[in-house]
Amino acid sequence: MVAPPDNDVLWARGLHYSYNGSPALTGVSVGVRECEILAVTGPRGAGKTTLLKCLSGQLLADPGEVWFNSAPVHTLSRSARERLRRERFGWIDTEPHLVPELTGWENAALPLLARGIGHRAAKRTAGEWLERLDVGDCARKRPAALTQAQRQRVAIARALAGEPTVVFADEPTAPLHTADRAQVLRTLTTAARSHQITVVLATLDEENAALADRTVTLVDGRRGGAIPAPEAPGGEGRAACSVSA
Ligand SMILES: Nc1ncnc2c1ncn2[C@@H]1O[C@H](COP(=O)(O)OP(=O)(O)OP(=O)(O)O)[C@@H](O)[C@H]1O
Repeated sequence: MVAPPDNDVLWARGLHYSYNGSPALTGVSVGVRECEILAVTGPRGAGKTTLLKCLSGQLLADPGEVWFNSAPVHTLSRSARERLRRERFGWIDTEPHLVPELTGWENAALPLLARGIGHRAAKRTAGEWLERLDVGDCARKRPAALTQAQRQRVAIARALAGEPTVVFADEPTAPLHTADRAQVLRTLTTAARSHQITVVLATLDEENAALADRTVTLVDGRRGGAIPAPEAPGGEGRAACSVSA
């Protein structure tokens, strides 16, 4: 096995994945650098979600290799992959999928509580993340009392609260009104940059991709070209990250 480059936090080679014999990925290779925001674009059905699931260890490519911090993920047992996801990765889905019976802070604290962090510390950390994401006033409210944009911000707080190494965001702003989209995504990227969290963002939206450092395009389960994204307005960018690619 050839080891991945040192500055790639995630590295995948030759990923193939099929659903019941229908290919979704056919030989995708990609490196994700430490602290970067990588956009994965491509038309509907191109394989974006499947790629994120393979990179995050939810799906096992067959064949294909995924490495995290220079250690192989594809050879780990199911329980070791689950632990990796719980401890080092965050996931933001297209829909917020909050637990309806829990308040905003309880939802945001779930990854911390799952890791055995004490109730008081988990509540404090979750509350800080809700404040950072401009939904501090949602801490005591249940999801039914929140707008969709507020719910998605709580879901983003949940993904970031455990300060994961990598957050995977699968079209996180798709269900939001146009006015909320850029704002929610900018909040996510700003928070990730300030905490040195790498983001892999699947998106159909070119405006979203413009907030990334780099874009890779999938077409029919294969890589298209890779282009550097233009510098985001407002001073965001690689300079904000302590580790260079
Ligand atoms: N659970 C599944 N069962 C069967 N086929 C699937 C499943 N999930 C995805 N596919 C198929 O695999 C291919 C890639 O799907 P995937 O969701 O990864 O693409 P995508 O680029 O994320 O699409 P979208 O932008 O619509 O979310 C598509 O042809 C899709 O229909």
